[in-house]
Amino acid sequence: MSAQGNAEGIVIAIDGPSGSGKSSTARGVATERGLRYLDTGAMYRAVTWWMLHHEVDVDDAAAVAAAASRPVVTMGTDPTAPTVRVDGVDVAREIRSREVTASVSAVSAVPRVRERLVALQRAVIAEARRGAPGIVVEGRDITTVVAPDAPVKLYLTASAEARAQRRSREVRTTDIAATQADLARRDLLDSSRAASPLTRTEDSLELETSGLTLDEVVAIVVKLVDEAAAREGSAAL
Ligand SMILES: Nc1ncnc2c1ncn2[C@@H]1O[C@H](COP(=O)(O)OP(=O)(O)OP(=O)(O)O)[C@@H](O)[C@H]1O
Ligand SMILES: Nc1ccn([C@H]2C[C@H](O)[C@@H](COP(=O)(O)O)O2)c(=O)n1
Repeated sequence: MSAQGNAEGIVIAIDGPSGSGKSSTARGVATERGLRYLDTGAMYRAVTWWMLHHEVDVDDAAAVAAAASRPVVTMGTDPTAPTVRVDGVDVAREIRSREVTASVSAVSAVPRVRERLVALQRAVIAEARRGAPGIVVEGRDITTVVAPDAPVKLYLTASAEARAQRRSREVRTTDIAATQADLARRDLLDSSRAASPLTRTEDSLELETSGLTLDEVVAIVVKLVDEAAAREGSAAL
């Protein structure tokens, strides 16, 4: 129980383009402040993996919609060891494959998929707010659709070059141009789709991180979280 009695946990909503640092920042902040962590991109990847695994044509929106209620996605929200399971199978590694990455934008553009996952994300958030000081949630529609009333709403960005450099380092490729092209392709699809496109709301704080280290970004966000928690009377951090 917090010093504020029955106060609910805080929600920190983070959106931004691919490779802007959402996952690393969200995990770092959640770890520092004892919050839960939810990677919603991993959920769309998990459903995409399931569709591919069950030979659903991911370019056929009607076929994806018809199968959308079948995969059972379960997320573990410990920021030091997050997990993602589909139908009880740990797919943490599989969802990062080239094949899943190439198809995830098509699957996540299907409204039926989004309805299901947004409902699940809200349930995870509600649970975290009851049982913990709160949760950091990151994705593409967290500030706009999933948790528009969150007291901390951030839009993380970095230049296309910085994002490509970072992602190339992560996946150990020297073909930075190809990485940049892949990020640009996904950003275009994710921000131009009809259903919940990636957009920055007016009340989100934009944090341009190209010239900042990850530790510096985490420190900035932790400060914002502490200020919001004090303002909101949220459960003690
Ligand atoms: N401020 C930073 N400075 C340097 N590297 C960073 C910074 N933030 C993140 N990174 C690195 O950039 C890479 C991409 O970061 P991350 O996966 O967190 O981005 P993301 O926005 O969640 O990407 P995606 O949307 O594709 O999942 C990782 O290797 C991460 O360690
Ligand atoms: N809230 C979300 C989160 C993710 N997506 C889609 C769009 C992304 O290209 C894909 C994978 O996300 P990533 O692992 O790169 O963060 O999932 C979405 O539509 N909404």
